[in-house]
Amino acid sequence: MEAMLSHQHFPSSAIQRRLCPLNLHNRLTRPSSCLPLRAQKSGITEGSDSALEGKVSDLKISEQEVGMYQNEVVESQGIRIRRRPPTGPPLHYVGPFEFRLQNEGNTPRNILEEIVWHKDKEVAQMKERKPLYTLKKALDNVPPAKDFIGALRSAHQRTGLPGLIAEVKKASPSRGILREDFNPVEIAQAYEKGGAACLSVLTDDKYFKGSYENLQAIREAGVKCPLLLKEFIVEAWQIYYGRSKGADAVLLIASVLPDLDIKYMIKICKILKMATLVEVHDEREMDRVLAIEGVELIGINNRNLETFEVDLGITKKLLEGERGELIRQKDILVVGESGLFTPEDIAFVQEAGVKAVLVGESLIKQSDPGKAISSLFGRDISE
Ligand SMILES: O=P(O)(O)OC[C@@H](O)[C@@H](O)c1c[nH]c2ccccc12
Repeated sequence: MEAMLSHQHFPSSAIQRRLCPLNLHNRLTRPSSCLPLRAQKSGITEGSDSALEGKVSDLKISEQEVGMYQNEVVESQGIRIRRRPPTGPPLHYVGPFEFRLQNEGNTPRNILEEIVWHKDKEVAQMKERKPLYTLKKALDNVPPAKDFIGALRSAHQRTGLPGLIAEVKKASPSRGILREDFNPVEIAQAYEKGGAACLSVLTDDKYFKGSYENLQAIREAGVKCPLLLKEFIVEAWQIYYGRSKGADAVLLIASVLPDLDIKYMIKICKILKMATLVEVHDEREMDRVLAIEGVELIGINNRNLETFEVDLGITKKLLEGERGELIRQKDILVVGESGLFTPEDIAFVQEAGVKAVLVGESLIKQSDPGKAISSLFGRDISE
């Protein structure tokens, strides 16, 4: 065990909170404060201008309390990805003393956790430069969102094959640089010509070499396909920002976001007329997401974002039996994501029940990413 860095008398209110998390929960769920914590921290209250002006919650919950509460929620939902401790390593409570252990809890355990922790810091900085009320003004000048789900459904009806979301991605942590001569607008136009129903645009810079500028440039170049904001969403602010750059849909990752955040973000997207693609990777995440009202589009990621392992069998497994039945009853459109390279792969996930696919690597690596679509599907799907 590492050396104890500090020990001091433990404040009695903190003991109470520790022993009785419900007290904290009750405080957080009073009517005036029923928003998810991250929303409260960003000062957003639905439909209220004062909130959009970025007012800080009157609850005055300390960062540390927020961290404690979040981690309890996250644990109860089986979410393995922890959020970055706002004040360094988490405290450990032993008797009446407070212990701070070095090197425990303050380093990410896997790549997804690392990305999310970095994202937390990045968003905090971006938000300072562009507070929500300025984004709200920018939204007045953005053309309305395009119908992402409608485009996928009609492509599926037209071709009898899964509707294609083609991904504009320069690099990834698992594969490194995928394409050196990367011109996002040309790639997007080639995808559209090749028959893509929608496009997915990576905006993360550090790990995927993407940008919001790419998204905006594609939108402004006259591409008609609806655009997915492919980002690690940790706060509602990012959704508004993405919309201001022309995004029509956003990705919400169930292994990162607690249910309450997903629900709240879906509501925001509905207000902004955007679609949400809620991504899952295992049964538990699928069951959580199926219990959330208003989910219309679910992505099954065949790639484990913690280990990078890819297995198309994940899509099949998550669509079998009662889950598949419920998905049909609810008329949810399912997207098979990652690791699709051949017409056989497409047939495999279609057989499993998907009506759309999300493909990056196998298209972006080809010299003509538009023509690559015909090879992937085994025929021309452009008309
Ligand atoms: O390049 P691939 O294996 O075809 O995968 C595309 C897409 O599914 C993948 O980029 C992806 C799916 N979910 C994500 C979440 C974050 C970043 C990336 C992703």
